[in-house]
Amino acid sequence: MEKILIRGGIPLKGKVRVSGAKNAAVAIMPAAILSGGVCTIDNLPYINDTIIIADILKSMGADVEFGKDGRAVIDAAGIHDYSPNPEHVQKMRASYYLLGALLGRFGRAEVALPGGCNIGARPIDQHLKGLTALGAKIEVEHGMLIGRADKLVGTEVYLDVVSVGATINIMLAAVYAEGVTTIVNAAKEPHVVDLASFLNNMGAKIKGAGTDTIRVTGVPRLKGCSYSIIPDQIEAGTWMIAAAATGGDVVVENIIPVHMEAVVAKLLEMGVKVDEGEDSLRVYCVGRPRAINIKTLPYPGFPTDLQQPMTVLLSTAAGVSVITENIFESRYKHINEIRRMGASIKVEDRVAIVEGVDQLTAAPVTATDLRAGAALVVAGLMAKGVTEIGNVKYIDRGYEDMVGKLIGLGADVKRVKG
Ligand SMILES: CC(=O)N[C@H]1[C@@H](OP(=O)(O)OP(=O)(O)OC[C@H]2O[C@@H](n3ccc(=O)[nH]c3=O)[C@H](O)[C@@H]2O)O[C@H](CO)[C@@H](O)[C@@H]1O
Ligand SMILES: C=C(OP(=O)(O)O)C(=O)O
Repeated sequence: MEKILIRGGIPLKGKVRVSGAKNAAVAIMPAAILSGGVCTIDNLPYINDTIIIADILKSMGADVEFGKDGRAVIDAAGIHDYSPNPEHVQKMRASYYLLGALLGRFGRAEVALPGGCNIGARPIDQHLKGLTALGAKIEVEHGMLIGRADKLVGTEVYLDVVSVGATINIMLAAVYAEGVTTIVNAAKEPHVVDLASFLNNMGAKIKGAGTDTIRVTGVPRLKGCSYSIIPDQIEAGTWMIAAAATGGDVVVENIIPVHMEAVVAKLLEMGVKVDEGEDSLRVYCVGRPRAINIKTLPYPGFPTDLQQPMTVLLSTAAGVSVITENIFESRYKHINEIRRMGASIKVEDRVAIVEGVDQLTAAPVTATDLRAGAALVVAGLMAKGVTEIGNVKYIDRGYEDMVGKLIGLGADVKRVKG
């Protein structure tokens, strides 16, 4: 098992290019199953989650070329297997999109219940409610979701909770359903919009993505297309937070500034400076950031995926910050680790009260999930001494070349065999 070693205390300086969005990529790659032609997808991050999806699609009979250049060419014509290997499927959350896509195209799917970050119970009742409303029958047997649909017919689906995954899964199944599917109380995240754009490029008729009501009018077939996915809002936010946390000066390139509004607003509130370019943001810091309060919310609110690195930044801000994690009930596992580095944080249920200390000090710590891993990298960059981060497999799930990009910004960091 590899580890990341970081000697902290060096302000990050320079430019960093953000990769394509993981959470768009992991929806768009399975969506290619719905196409009758060849899909060429660019700006894909070459990370463990996308590599696993490419392998799953191949094992089901698709022809897939995917490499470090960020391009995948997917021809799903040859898919003959509706039952992807459970071992692969359980390695990630987004494998549940195979259910919607396979039901949409073939009316059959046998997909293991998903894995993904252990940050709460993460039920999938809203996915099942939506797919069932469209006409699918789904049973859970021995840890597998067994789905059948003789015919899918559009209907209105009201989501009881705003769910990215359920919104995407219902869209995937609805593109071939007869008539109109309306998703009410839909998620508005940039990756939901990106998936809708990809499907529309293939000939789907989806309106309203990015609002809370999405309408999908079923079509008889989808063609192949060429598509470039959006930059990763969460990776961008991680670099912005790391720049502020180290008192650095970083230009974060290849971003869509409107996706970053919540993060920019909170950094400005802390006294961090942010200059906006056309597709970049410069983040720099003069003096110690001030404590602030954060509440995570569905987009356009502050993203839960950045709560963990933001907690680390606030651990040395001047004053007391209050963080409320509204999306996932167990997304504070990183706090035990940063307490080992001297952070002073009390957690009561979904609220973390962070009393800013002068400085973190290095310690051996372990990533418990993907964004906990990113948070510990930020902590290591801030801390006095050499921080050793274990379980880097979580970071590899979602960040492309994290260590290379850090070195490019002047950090003293390396990966070593554990
Ligand atoms: C692969 C991917 O895109 N992952 C993202 C996706 O996860 P994911 O799609 O799992 O998150 P959801 O938006 O579905 O979850 C939001 C909330 O709804 C609850 N819920 C969800 C579905 C359901 O059927 N029933 C239910 O109760 C969840 O437990 C959670 O409390 O959105 C999250 C919220 O922005 C992000 O943190 C994850 O990075
Ligand atoms: C929670 C995340 O991933 P997943 O939903 O794939 O577990 C994440 O990207 O922060």
